[in-house]
Amino acid sequence: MSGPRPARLSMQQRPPGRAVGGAMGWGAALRVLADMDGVLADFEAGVLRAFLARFPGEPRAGLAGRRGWLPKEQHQAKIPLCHAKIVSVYESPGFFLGLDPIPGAIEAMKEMIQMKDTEVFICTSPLRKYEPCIPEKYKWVEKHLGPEFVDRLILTRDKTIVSADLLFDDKDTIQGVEPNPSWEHILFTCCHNKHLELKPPHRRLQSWADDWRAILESKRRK
Ligand SMILES: Cc1cn([C@H]2C[C@H](OP(=O)(O)O)[C@@H](CO)O2)c(=O)[nH]c1=O
Ligand SMILES: [Mg+2]
Repeated sequence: MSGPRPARLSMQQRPPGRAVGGAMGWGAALRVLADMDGVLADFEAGVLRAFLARFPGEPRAGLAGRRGWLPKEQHQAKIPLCHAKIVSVYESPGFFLGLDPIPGAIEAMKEMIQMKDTEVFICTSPLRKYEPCIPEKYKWVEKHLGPEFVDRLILTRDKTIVSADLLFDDKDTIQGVEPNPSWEHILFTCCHNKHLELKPPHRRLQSWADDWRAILESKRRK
């Protein structure tokens, strides 16, 4: 995140029906965005698994050796002809729906949505080739998290225009039309970003076993 965080709407400015009171008084609820691929759904393991099943014996970069967000770039750097095959894997029907949940993600989301004065949304970018990606993302959320979260699914190619306090996302650089997004980006550790050294004040969540609750609390105090 660069620059100061713009103020969110005060309770008085908010439309009726969004009021939160209770222990926090008439402050705004904490709004949390959780990215989907790499945070809730295991995209990287899914790519590798489907690639091996479809192209057995084909050379590829294993998860331990991954660097950089785009698997197609990494694998392509090693094996020039790999690119189209990787893309064909994640554009295939069933790929997004078949992804395994990241360990602890479902439990964390179900706990978070029950937290007092907390609004939780899933914020995910669809592929440019949006079918079957988009319907499968909805189905994945319904299957693993239930209908309550289907109502909380935001699909956008530009996450910078979504207003929130926190965004847990595995992509190291999130850019869009808004130069100063309202959220603090918490980098969710994934095989492709684990080697990056974050400079303060940038923060990481190592996994869902890490202290995500403390990160939420740290924002409430601000
Ligand atoms: C192409 C590609 C997509 N994705 C994910 C990110 C987006 O979902 P999300 O915003 O939920 O992380 C989605 C569309 O690009 O697929 C990767 O994680 N790695 C990739 O290399
Ligand atoms: Mg992601």
